[in-house]
Parts: sequence; structure tokens; C-alpha cells
Amino acid sequence: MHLIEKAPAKINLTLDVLGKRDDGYHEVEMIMTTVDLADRIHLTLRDDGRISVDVDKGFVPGNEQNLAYQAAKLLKTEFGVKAGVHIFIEKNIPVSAGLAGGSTDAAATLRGLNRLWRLGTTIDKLAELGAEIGSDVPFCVYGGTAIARGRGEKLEHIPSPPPCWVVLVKPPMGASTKDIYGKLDLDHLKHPDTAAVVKAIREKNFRGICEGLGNAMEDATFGLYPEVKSLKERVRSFGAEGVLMSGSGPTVYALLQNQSRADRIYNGLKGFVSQVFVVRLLGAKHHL
Ligand SMILES: C[C@](O)(CO)[C@H](O)COP(=O)(O)OP(=O)(O)OC[C@H]1O[C@@H](n2ccc(N)nc2=O)[C@H](O)[C@@H]1O
Ligand SMILES: Nc1ncnc2c1ncn2[C@@H]1O[C@H](COP(=O)(O)OP(=O)(O)OP(=O)(O)O)[C@@H](O)[C@H]1O
Repeated sequence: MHLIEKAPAKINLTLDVLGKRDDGYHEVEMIMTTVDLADRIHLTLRDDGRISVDVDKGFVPGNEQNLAYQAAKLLKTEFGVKAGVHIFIEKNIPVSAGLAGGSTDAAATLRGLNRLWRLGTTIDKLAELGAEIGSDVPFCVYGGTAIARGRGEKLEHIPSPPPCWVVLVKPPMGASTKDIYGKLDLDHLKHPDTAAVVKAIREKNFRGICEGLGNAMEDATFGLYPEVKSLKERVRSFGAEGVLMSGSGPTVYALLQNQSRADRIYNGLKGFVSQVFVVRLLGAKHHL
């Protein structure tokens, strides 16, 4: 038996860091939404009970360090599953990019194995288990648009922004989420106005959303990689309505209502950044 589950990337419309917690994580408040740039997770039943993983690109671990492997192991233990699975990942989302590539693969593996192994569990249970794998996994289990709090696992689902185009620009370096959190200057962060952006989303006010975009992690990533700051300025100079770094970076994105403007930015940047994508926001949540 074989099935394929789509694993879309996320972007942060806002990302606020409220402080450091005793467990070493940071308390966050952020609006996340899924975009139509996705990995494809192929799940094939194994009768010998083993879990194996293979990726079509060399720079992602094809072993137990892969978050999709960890998702399968967790489900197998939790539900006492005798069967195994071979996981093949078609990797389209740039790695270490701030787009939750590993987290969404884990989340898609949870959804897909619920079907393949006929577990009959709920999406809420999958999200709860996903939090053991990573802070972004619960959001990726549901997709859609949500405010995430706590260390990222406490979700409040909200309506999606109005349809628009997203240009994703991934510069050649990767950013380690752990390192960027470690470099935050907590007393001098630029805090976005999350409530204002939520209001703009509810009112389908595209301009309001663009004006409110904000990411408290930008300065830490810009400090480490000044080229990312220059890239953001360059994207803005092409006439994008809203521009922001996603997650801990280094991917920078622009939101546009007009496809020809999105194409213009794509064409302008393609010459000197190899990973540029023009995609749509993905409104709908996942269902089991
Ligand atoms: C930057 C974001 O992608 C924004 O969506 C997330 O906050 C990061 O989520 P993630 O990659 O799923 O993070 P995890 O795998 O849970 O944690 C990686 C590392 O990031 C740091 N971390 C993560 C989340 C959080 N709220 N506070 C943290 O300090 C911790 O040092 C942790 O060891
Ligand atoms: N299935 C996977 N896909 C991509 N990376 C993975 C996967 N499993 C484990 N990893 C490891 O996770 C690390 C982070 O990769 P990932 O692409 O998830 O980062 P990211 O997009 O910055 O995530 P986030 O936005 O959640 O911080 C990489 O070092 C990679 O080796």
C-alpha cells in the first residue's frame, strides 16, 4: 500500500518574542499561514515493522535524525503499531530557510500514517503528539492560518488573509533557528502589532496586513548575515507591497495582489538568487 501526502511550507506574517522561559525556549506570539510550495511525502507500507527514510536531495538527513522518521517512530510507539513504513521525501522546500520544511514533513507523515496504518485518531491528537517533535509541528498538522503562542504549540485558528501572491526569496546561506534565538537582544526587539494584523486579516484588508508585517528575529539574523537585510531592501525596491523575513530566516518574502508585479520581482531577482518562487497563499486547513 502506498499514499502521498502534501507538506506545504509556512510563512510568518508576524513573529514576536515575548521573553525567555525557564525551560530554555522562548515565549512567542506569531501569525503563521501556509503557502503553496510543498514537499511530497510518499509512504509505503513495510511488513517487516521497520521505519526507513530516503530523500531526493542529499543535504537532508536520510536517517533517524529526519523529523519525518521521528514522527513515524512516535506514532508507532504511541499506538503500538506492528507495521512499518518506508518514507520517501520529494524535497521542494528550501532547507534551514525559516519555512518549517522539516516540521511540515513531520506533520504530513503524522497525517499520512494515520491513514496508512488505519489509526483512526483525531487531528487534535496528531497536533499534540507533533509538539514533541518541534514547536512548529502542531501548526503544520492543521495548516491554514493561526496565531501561535507558548513556544509555538498553542494555536488559535483564524480566517485566512485575502488571496494574494507570495514571492519567496531564499539566499544561499542557511540559518540555525537555535542560533538565531540565542542571538536575540531581548531588551531591544522590534515587536510587531499582532492584534492589528489579526484585525486586518479578519477585515480582508490587504494593505493593513502589509503595513503590519513584522518579525522580532530579523535584527538577529541581519546581524549575522547583513546580505539578508540588503536582500529585503532590494525586494522592497521592486515595488512589493509588504516584505518580511520568515521565521528565523534567511528567506525573505513579498506579498502582492497583482500577478504581474509578482512576476516582475521574480524576474528581477532570479539573476542573482538561485532559489526564488512565486506561489499563492493556501487558505484551507488540512482534514483527516
Ligand atoms: C522560528 C520559528 O520557526 C517560527 O515559526 C519557530 O519558533 C521555530 O520552531 P522549530 O524550528 O519547530 O523549533 P524547535 O525544533 O522546537 O526548536 C529548535 C530550537 O529553537 C529554540 N526555540 C524554539 C522555539 C521557541 N519558541 N523558542 C526557542 O528558543 C530552542 O533553542 C530550540 O532548541
Ligand atoms: N524532513 C526534513 N526536511 C528538512 N530538514 C530536516 C528534515 N528532517 C530534519 N531536518 C534537519 O532540520 C534542520 C532545519 O531544517 P528546516 O528546513 O526544517 O529549517 P527551517 O525551515 O528553518 O525550520 P523552521 O522554520 O521550523 O525553523 C536542518 O538542519 C535539517 O538537516
